[in-house]
Amino acid sequence: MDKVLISQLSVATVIGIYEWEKQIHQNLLIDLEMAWDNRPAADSDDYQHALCYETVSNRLTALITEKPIELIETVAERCAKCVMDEFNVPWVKVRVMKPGAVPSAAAVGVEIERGHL
Ligand SMILES: Nc1nc2c(c(=O)[nH]1)N=C([C@H](O)[C@@H](O)CO)CN2
Repeated sequence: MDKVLISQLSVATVIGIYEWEKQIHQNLLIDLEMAWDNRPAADSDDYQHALCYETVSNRLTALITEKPIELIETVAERCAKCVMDEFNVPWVKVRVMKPGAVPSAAAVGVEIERGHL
């Protein structure tokens, strides 16, 4: 299975369940693995056939920052739905990490897989 990858997409946004968290921006780090047949793009060397990681990154950043969110689970689910619905990705793995949320941990996070191969 071919994939297009995005690693540690950094998104500053209003995220969290506590009142103080709703007053600040915090950084999320997002990893995506998106199933995609890369052969048509490689064979033709034509961007039209590629799943553009830049376009996906910009779209997900806009989606996540458009309004406050409480749970990182919600972020992961919205990212997965977006890449499947808007970019025709048949399967996606999304990991959302929240560095600094637990001071004694480097980061905490969630990971989901959606769709079928
Ligand atoms: N499973 C989750 N647990 C927690 C979340 C979350 O989004 N998913 N969020 C918080 C708080 O917002 C926390 O990050 C504040 O430090 C607590 N647990």
